[in-house]
Amino acid sequence: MLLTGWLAVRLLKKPSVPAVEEQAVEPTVAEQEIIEPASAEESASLVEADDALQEPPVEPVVEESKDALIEESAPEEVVPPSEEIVSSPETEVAPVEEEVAPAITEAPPVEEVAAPEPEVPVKVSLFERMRAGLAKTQASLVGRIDALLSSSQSIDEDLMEELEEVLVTADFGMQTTMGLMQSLEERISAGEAADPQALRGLLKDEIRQRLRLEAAPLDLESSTPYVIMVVGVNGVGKTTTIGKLAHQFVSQGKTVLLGAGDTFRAAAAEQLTVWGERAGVEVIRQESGSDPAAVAFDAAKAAVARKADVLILDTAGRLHTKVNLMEELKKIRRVLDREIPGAPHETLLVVDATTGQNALVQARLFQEAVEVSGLALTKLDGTARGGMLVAIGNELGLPVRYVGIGEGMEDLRPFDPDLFVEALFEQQG
Ligand SMILES: Nc1nc2c(ncn2[C@@H]2O[C@H](COP(=O)(O)OP(=O)(O)OP(=O)(O)O)[C@@H](O)[C@H]2O)c(=O)[nH]1
Repeated sequence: MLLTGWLAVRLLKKPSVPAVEEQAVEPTVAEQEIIEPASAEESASLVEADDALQEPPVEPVVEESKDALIEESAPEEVVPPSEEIVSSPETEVAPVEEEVAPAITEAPPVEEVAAPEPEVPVKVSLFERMRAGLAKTQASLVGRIDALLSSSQSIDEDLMEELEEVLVTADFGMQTTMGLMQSLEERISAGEAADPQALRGLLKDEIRQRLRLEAAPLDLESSTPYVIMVVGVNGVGKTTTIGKLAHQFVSQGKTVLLGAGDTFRAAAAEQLTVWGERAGVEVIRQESGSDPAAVAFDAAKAAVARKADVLILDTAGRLHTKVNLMEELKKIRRVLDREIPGAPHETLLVVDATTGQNALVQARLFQEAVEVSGLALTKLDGTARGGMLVAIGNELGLPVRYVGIGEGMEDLRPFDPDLFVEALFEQQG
């Protein structure tokens, strides 16, 4: 048995992710005020009618344990300190204030709107684009694997342990690494790898197989309008992803509408509008602070009236820290479903690949709060830990719909496992 002590020790040391407790929340006065007429009377009254259907309220709880969990694993990028950090003594002694105060783990809101850089159209093949986006992961993962295999004389315990370590440090995660190692061992035992070099092909094949299970493109034709609700923590690239998606769908000849459902942060709707203009699509928005469910209602009505093919709805990004905002998201879903039966057809969770395993933790929390149906993994170009792409879909059982490999309009790609693996394992010339 090649999978030995090292892995067993790593497994024992693996930090457990606390289960998220089922918690409900009593709508605060502030929340109820937000729900009141936002702009159009019709939308507000219909949205209010929805509130009446909600379950009886119970005590609100701020989920500090989750926040602590999220903060434990810091992203590679340095986030400036926020004045709204949960550990501030004021926050702890004044939970009521905290209820209406914004958020906890994100960087301070940036009010000025950074207009996207105009993109110089350069014809680059998909493969080249993907390869460039994966350069860091390739160097750290495949570069190390190649060095390891070429310096090994035979397939032995040491080699397998080192291989395992490379996978873990590239953020494949313990569960996925263990699965990969087990499959490799079975194939070695079956005589499929005579020497260390042959392991490269086997590993590539195993990764590809796992990624194929995770790939499932959106079926936009399954409904008109097809509604995509986009969720995720602030700063992960939600707005950028929505802009890129809009651009992509428009270039496929689709009519697209955007809904500015992040009414919490003043600049969010502005930022979305900039992307909307850039992609040439209309943005449905209301004033800052209005009820996001009312925006969802307006956007759904507009999408039906304009016979749009796709409606993409942005949402606020603090859902993992605030139970009331999770409730808000559920309410948006109900409103969408009432206006367009079956909507949202996709609840797309955007996660930032540079946050490594923290992205996995975030995804689990969102998954427990709302019915996430797919993932968009951004900033793969900014990390050497691209193995988490394999881990996240594998461990969550969620399909990876899109990968972000840069800041340009074209740098969000529908996830193609074959292209991904080929680009990753491309031999350096
Ligand atoms: N390198 C790289 N940067 C990206 C990618 N996707 C998004 N970004 C950048 O990430 C930053 C944050 O993106 P936003 O779209 O503003 O993030 P958000 O989640 O909408 O954040 P809020 O607007 O604060 O809610 C921006 O500077 C984007 O250009 C990607 O795939 N690669």
